[in-house]
Amino acid sequence: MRIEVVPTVEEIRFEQISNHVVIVIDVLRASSTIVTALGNGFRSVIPVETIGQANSLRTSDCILAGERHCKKIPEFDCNNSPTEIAGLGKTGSQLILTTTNGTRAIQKAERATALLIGCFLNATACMRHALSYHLDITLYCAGTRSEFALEDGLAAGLMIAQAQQSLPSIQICDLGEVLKASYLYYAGKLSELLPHTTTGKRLIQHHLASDIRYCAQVDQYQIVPYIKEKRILPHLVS
Ligand SMILES: O=C(O)[C@H](CS(=O)(=O)O)OP(=O)(O)O
Repeated sequence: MRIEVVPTVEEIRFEQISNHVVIVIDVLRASSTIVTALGNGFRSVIPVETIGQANSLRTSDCILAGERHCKKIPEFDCNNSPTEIAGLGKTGSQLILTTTNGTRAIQKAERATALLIGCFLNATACMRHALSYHLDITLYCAGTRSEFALEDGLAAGLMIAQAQQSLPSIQICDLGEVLKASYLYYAGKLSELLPHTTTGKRLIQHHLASDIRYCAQVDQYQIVPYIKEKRILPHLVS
């Protein structure tokens, strides 16, 4: 078994999706929002690329969430904000979500054998579940606006460290080795580091520092979101 890391949304190749478990990592903030929604009672999340698609799916028991360049979409119920979603208390509802990078990565990887959603909040559960497929794993970092995002790379590094603990023989690509070393260097300092990343700085400009603090927490959830027929559903790892 082997783990490869894809650093941005554009760079994934077909052979990194086909017959692979793909974990989409978008720490700030799409992955963290999805994990939080499913961990707080939403029954599913539907990721869509456009605002029009989201509006066309609106029903009485759903919430529309999303952003463009960090800002809430005017007619939507809330931003792509895990802290806002956690506060809604919408048990049983469906979340329709469109974001700048994360939902695009999910669409691009939909042909994976298994497509999971990961971030710091569910890193251990996510890697444990990925390993259970006994397939090669692609850690697909969504990045930010076509660039690599450090927070996504560090979450990938954490997952690689955990995979090597469970399965020392697992092979890791060179980028993965660098990210694991970076994670081990920054472990315990994530909440200080994340506000200084490119996306972190942008979110602070939009007064969203509370989302950054929230997304820097490790292993708050045992939920692993997975895609089935274009919906994201929760798998609980025990
Ligand atoms: O608002 C977010 O969380 C980001 C915006 S940005 O384009 O990365 O600045 O979107 P996401 O799709 O969650 O990365």
